[in-house]
Amino acid sequence: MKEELELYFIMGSQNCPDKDPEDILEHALKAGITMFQFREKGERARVGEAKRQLAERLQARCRAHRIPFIVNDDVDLAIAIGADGVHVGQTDEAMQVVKERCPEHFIIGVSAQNAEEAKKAIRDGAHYIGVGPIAATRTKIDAKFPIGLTGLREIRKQVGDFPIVAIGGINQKNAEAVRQAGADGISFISVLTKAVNIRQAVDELKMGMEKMHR
Ligand SMILES: Cc1ncc(COP(=O)(O)OP(=O)(O)O)c(N)n1
Ligand SMILES: Cc1nc(C(=O)O)sc1CCOP(=O)(O)O
Ligand SMILES: [Mg+2]
Repeated sequence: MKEELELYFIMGSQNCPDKDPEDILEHALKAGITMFQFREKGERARVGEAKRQLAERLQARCRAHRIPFIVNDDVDLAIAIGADGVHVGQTDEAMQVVKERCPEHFIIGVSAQNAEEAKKAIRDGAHYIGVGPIAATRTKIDAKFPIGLTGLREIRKQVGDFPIVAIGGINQKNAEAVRQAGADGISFISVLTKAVNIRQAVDELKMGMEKMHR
């Protein structure tokens, strides 16, 4: 699980209104992302059949590169298209229901902003926790106040060796510090959807992750 979390790219069409999401994902996959989350959500997001069709196109790209395809929030969609997993937050579908409904092999990710939420997610059977926001972000309008590296370190201390991916305001400048503070992986949206050169951006993020000697 930890290897898959290393470079975890998240995207929906609302994150790249002037670009083709399939094209961005293909570049990101070729550059070496290790996991992908389909997060089609917000004002300009696709819904219904258009959302499902986009999900299936992006899923096919991930399959071709043997990269896990995770669906954000929408457990029905994840099950319907045979995704590799789902990611749910504190106010999304309850973990007990998610566990009951999803196939055994599903990867289940849960968001946590503090050690209590993290420990509960682990007790409930999460496979990884998404910890954040680490820094300020403009990508998620309802993001909470950043927990910083201090918040991340505290959660790491409390959850032992459990897989953590950090999220929120992560970029080439802070990736190394985030890794040092205890994240097994980093997840990111705008650093790739807004990148002029996706390969270069992924290379730089990867370098930050590899510098680490914990
Ligand atoms: C890897 C990862 N971590 C956290 C989140 C945030 O989930 P949530 O709090 O449910 O917010 P939304 O993304 O649904 O707006 C995530 N998506 N992925
Ligand atoms: C989807 C999401 N979840 C967050 C959380 O804190 O739970 S922050 C966030 C947005 C991450 O986008 P960017 O990499 O552009 O900052
Ligand atoms: Mg959610």
